[in-house]
Amino acid sequence: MVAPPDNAPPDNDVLWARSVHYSHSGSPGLIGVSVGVRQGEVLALTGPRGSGKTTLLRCLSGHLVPEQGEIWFNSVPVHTMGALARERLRRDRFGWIGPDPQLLPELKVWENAALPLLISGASHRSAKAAACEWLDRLDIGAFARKRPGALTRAESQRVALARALVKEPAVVFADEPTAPLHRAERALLLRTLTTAARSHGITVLLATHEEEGAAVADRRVELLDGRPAAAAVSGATAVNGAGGPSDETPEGQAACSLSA
Ligand SMILES: Nc1ncnc2c1ncn2[C@@H]1O[C@H](COP(=O)(O)OP(=O)(O)OP(=O)(O)O)[C@@H](O)[C@H]1O
Repeated sequence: MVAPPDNAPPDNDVLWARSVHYSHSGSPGLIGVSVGVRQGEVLALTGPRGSGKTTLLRCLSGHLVPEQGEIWFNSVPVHTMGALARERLRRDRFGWIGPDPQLLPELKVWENAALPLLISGASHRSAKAAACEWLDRLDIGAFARKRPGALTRAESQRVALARALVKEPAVVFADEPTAPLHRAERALLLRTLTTAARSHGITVLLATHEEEGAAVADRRVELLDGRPAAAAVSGATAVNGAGGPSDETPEGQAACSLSA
């Protein structure tokens, strides 16, 4: 049997990044960040505003190409992919929800939720069925035929969540999805997101600067000024056994750690 190369990512990390550097027009956004995420894990990326959470999500999801470092998805290198291949990867395997629902006002709620399927060429009937199923699961099925203008902010954000989940992606990237919501709504959206993801084996990367966001995660990693601040396993909620995700990378680092 041929041994894997020393620099190969661990088999059981759905996403794996090593020594990622990214700068925005010369000002550093990420400075040598490494992270591994297990399949089905809910990982919170925490840190104050401007610490690099969004930049890391955008690198991991293939929106941005790191200037240095590696990004792997299911053992496939993302950092060497061309723009079209990254776009296809995002469309086919990833979902995204940000702080703003960004619903199209002229479409009905179910059409907004079904958009990723419709764009991928799914039939109208199957896209509608899948979208309505997700809207029902997220307790907003009653709004399916309404326009986004008739919805509250919290309801709109649930539609955005349905849109992120409708293709049952491998990974959902959630960038401060509760930012526009009140406290009770925030807790509900986070619970909805994590319950839906766990029941479908979907990995979630949740960028948040709120403690309640980090509390629903299996594990959190913290950024500060674009660098890793700390890594922590949150209590007893680790999904992959008592110690949580803990495989060793070839360098002997814990695969779940965030390190420079
Ligand atoms: N498009 C951009 N152009 C220039 N600088 C940027 C850009 N996007 C982010 N930055 C800078 O990069 C750093 C990291 O920003 P990033 O948005 O990734 O942090 P964040 O932790 O997600 O913050 P927030 O919680 O405010 O979204 C910050 O200093 C920010 O000002």
